[in-house]
Formats: sequence, structure tokens, C-alpha cells
Amino acid sequence: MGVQAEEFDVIVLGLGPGGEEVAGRLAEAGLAVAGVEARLVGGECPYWGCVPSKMMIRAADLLAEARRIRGTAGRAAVIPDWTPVARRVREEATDGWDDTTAAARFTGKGGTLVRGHGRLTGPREVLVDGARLLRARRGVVVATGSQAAVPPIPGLAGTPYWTNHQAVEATEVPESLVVLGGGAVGLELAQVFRRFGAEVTVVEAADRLLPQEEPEAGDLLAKVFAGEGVTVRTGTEISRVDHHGAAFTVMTDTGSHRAERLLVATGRRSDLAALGAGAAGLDESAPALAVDGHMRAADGVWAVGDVTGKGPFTHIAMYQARIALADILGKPGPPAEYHAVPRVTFTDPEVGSVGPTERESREKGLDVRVSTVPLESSARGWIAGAEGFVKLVADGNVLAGATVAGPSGGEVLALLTLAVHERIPVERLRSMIYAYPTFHRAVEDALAGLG
Ligand SMILES: Cc1cc2nc3c(=O)[nH]c(=O)nc-3n(C[C@H](O)[C@H](O)[C@H](O)COP(=O)(O)OP(=O)(O)OC[C@H]3O[C@@H](n4cnc5c(N)ncnc54)[C@H](O)[C@@H]3O)c2cc1C
Ligand SMILES: NC(=O)c1ccc[n+]([C@@H]2O[C@H](COP(=O)([O-])OP(=O)(O)OC[C@H]3O[C@@H](n4cnc5c(N)ncnc54)[C@H](O)[C@@H]3O)[C@@H](O)[C@H]2O)c1
Repeated sequence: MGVQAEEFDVIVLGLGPGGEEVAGRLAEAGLAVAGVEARLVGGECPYWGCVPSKMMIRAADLLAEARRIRGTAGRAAVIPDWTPVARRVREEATDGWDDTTAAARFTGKGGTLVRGHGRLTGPREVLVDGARLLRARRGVVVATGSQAAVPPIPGLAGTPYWTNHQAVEATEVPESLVVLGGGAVGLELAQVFRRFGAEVTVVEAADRLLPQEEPEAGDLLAKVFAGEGVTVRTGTEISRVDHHGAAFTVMTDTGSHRAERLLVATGRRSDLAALGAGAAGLDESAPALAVDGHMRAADGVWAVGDVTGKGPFTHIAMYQARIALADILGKPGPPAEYHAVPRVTFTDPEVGSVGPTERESREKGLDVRVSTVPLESSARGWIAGAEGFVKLVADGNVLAGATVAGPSGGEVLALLTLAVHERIPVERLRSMIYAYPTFHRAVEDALAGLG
């Protein structure tokens, strides 16, 4: 190839939450580590994902809470202003989409930051921007994450549609917005922009919102969204998108929707061919890199995070990073377990869930028992007038999965995540004392309902 290779112990390809964690800790352990990053050190989560979106949600939730004052605590005139939200996202969350601090964090640990697009050219070899060849004695950690998957809808390509990037970077609230996709990204952002005054329509191909979660969750969100003035179209196929002047037109099998902006939130994808996975002996036509319990994808190749397809969450990327790290350092602990993966959609009400849904449990042939109680069954839920529910799915005498929808649903979920993770018997959970009057007392009622 004619290019002199630079030698390292480990090359980490992609420095999102997963890659940054492995690379930083390996460097701290004294290994020679090259971290290759095409965009910003920190990845999707801090710059265009979890952190800025939750900052936007926090602001939108404050507006909603203020609007609840009427009839309960007096009167409040609520005047939304996006300026402080955009400022916080720019200044506090993302540093103006500048990763100087994050890069210094990595290099301060002794890592070598290599900026550019890396491509595997062998199991232990990465070529950056076609010019700089890196070779790893121990191996490569692939942590290249995922990007917005844009469906091949006629007319869509070439229009100035938004993905999560432009939505998070927005300095103004659009007058109107069509959101394609009723998953976590679409629903969280739809609710934010609606609460700040946009006319919002959500178009979801499946027959309900959040189709990967319990049907009760999607039904509840559809009801709440309708109450807030969001138009929800489920079971809807999009046939074409046009963009003329300052407006999009989204044509569907049930009618068309016009809006100033169009947000595509139809899932994520990892492009294994673009990172040269085949050169490392990996199947680059697969949707994700297959890994074993210690994150090994092949001899001398580990993979962590979204690219593994085990759950597109920052907590999964960081969990896997710790496991890969131990394996690379020759101190492997227990293999990864995925029976108790928690996930939270930060809509209001929040939907937190862990383990399989009822349907998935039945498909797996588990000994399924189900109990669902409304959140109002807890005194606090009733006092707060909170909409939501707790749904438990038991497999015999242990919980396989659970969903909590309501205020702080993701926080209440913690006790159920522990129960599922540790396979605590239902009888033992029933014998526990639940503080009065908390939202989580609904869990006690739901346990009683398991029979
Ligand atoms: C709007 C939104 C909100 C979200 N909210 C949450 C949330 O609340 N909670 C949660 O747990 N998760 C959330 N997620 C998901 C979370 O952001 C991801 O699961 C997480 O960022 C994945 O981390 P990762 O390390 O696998 O990869 P990423 O964060 O995707 O980072 C991968 C990095 O690799 C770089 N890269 C890719 N290919 C190459 C290459 N060939 N060469 C060099 N560099 C490369 C990229 O530039 C990127 O910086 C959200 C996602 C979105 C889009
Ligand atoms: N709070 C969180 O932890 C959080 C927040 C945001 C995103 N994420 C993760 O990031 C990932 C990506 O989120 P997402 O919401 O983009 O993906 P998703 O897969 O969760 O949802 C995408 C939705 O788009 C629908 N869809 C697909 N093609 C469509 C089409 N042509 N027309 C209409 N609808 C279509 C799907 O049926 C699905 O409901 C998710 O897996 C999510 O878990 C997590």
C-alpha cells in the first residue's frame, strides 16, 4: 500500500459513548490507544441525542406543568419562548457543537485522537481518510454507532428534511411540523415542538405509536397527544413527499399533510459496508455486527454500542464498553446479559419498560401471567390526576418484563428493572414495603393482580 503504518495496542473506531469509554479507560490503563473519530468526540448522545433532547423536553414539560395550574392552583399566563432552550442546547449541552473539551479529556488520559473517517482494511488495521494507516497489536474496537435511517419514500431525497440533527439545532420553532415515525425520537420531539406552539402531525406506519412497546403505552400516548392538539395518524403509508417554496407536502394513503418542516424519525441504521467490515472478516450485509458475550466480533475485533444491534441506548453502549474493556485487558468477567434492558421514552407521560412485552413473552413460550393497573390506583397518582399504568408480565413466579407509564415512569421503573435483573420471586416482591403515597405503590397493586 506504500503508506507507513502507525502502531498502537488498540484502535477504537468511533468515539461515541461506547467508544469514548473503552478508549479512555484503555489509555488510563497504560495502553497505546488510537481513537478515530469522523465528527465529534462524544458521538450522537451529547450533541444530537439524549442530552440536548432531554434539555428540550425539560423546558417543554415546564410549560405543560404551568398550563396545569389553572383549576388546581390559580392562574398562569404561559408564554413559550424557544430562545433560552436553543441557547442552553448550544451553550450548555453542546458547547456550540465543539468537542474541544471532550477531545482533551481523551488525550489527557494518554490517548491519541485521530480525526477522520476510518475504514477497516484488515482485522487489526484501519485506514483513515484513505491516507493514514493505523495498525493495532491487540485489535480494533468498532464503536461506530448509528445514523438516522431515511426511508426510500419517493420525493423525499433532496428535500431539506430534518433528522434529529436539525431538530436539535433548531433556533426557531417551526409553525408546523410533520413527524415521520412514532418511535422514541419522533414522539419526544413532536411533543416538545407542540408544547412550544407548532402544529404537529405524527405519521406512523404501524397501527399504533411506540409499536415496539406494550400496546397500552401507544394507546395512552395517542390519547394524550390528541388532548394536546397533536394530529396522530397511525397505520398510515406515505406514498410521496414534495417540497415547494416554504412547505412540505406528505402524501399518505389517507390524505395529505402540509407543514413548514418535516422530521424523519423512522429508526436508525449502521452502515457496515462503509466501515469496511468485510475486510475484517465480518458480514457487512448484516444490519448489525454480531458479537459474543464479551463483545468479540472476530479475532482481534470487538464491537460495542448501537452497531451491535443489542439496543440503541447509551446505557447499552457503556455497559458493553465495560465488558469489552475487561476482555481486552485479559480480565473478562461475566458475559453480557440482555434479559433486563431498561428503556425510557421521555414523553409526558414517560414510558419506561424492561424485558420483553406480553406479546414477546407469549411468542417465546413463557408461562405468562399479566397484571395491569392504572396509576390512579396509587394515592399519589390519583392526587396528581396522573394518567398512566403499571403493567407486569410474569413468567411463572418471576417477572419477565414490566412497563410503567406516568410521571417519572423511568424512575419508578428502577425497582422493576432490579426485580427482572435479579429474577426476584413475585412472592418476595409482594412482601416488600412500598412507601405511601408514592407512584410506585401502583407496583404493589399490580403484583397483587398477578393472582
Ligand atoms: C434524538 C435521540 C435521542 C436519544 N435519547 C436517548 C436517551 O435518552 N437515552 C439513551 O440511552 N439513548 C438515547 N439515544 C440513543 C443514543 O444516542 C445512542 O444509543 C448512543 O449515542 C450510541 O452510542 P454509540 O457509542 O454506539 O454510538 P454514537 O453515539 O452513534 O457514536 C458513534 C461515533 O462514531 C463515529 N463514526 C462512525 N463511523 C465512523 C468511522 N467510519 N470513522 C470514524 N468515526 C466514525 C461517529 O461520528 C460518532 O461520533 C437517543 C438517540 C437520538 C437520535
Ligand atoms: N429515550 C430514549 O432512550 C431514546 C430516545 C430517542 C431514541 N432512542 C433510540 O434511538 C432509536 C431510534 O429512534 P427512532 O424513534 O428513530 O426509531 P424507532 O425504531 O424506535 O421508531 C421508528 C418508528 O418509525 C416507524 N416507521 C418506519 N418507517 C416508516 C415510514 N416510512 N413511515 C412512517 N413510519 C415509519 C416505525 O414503525 C417505528 O415506529 C430507537 O431504537 C430508540 O430506542 C432512545
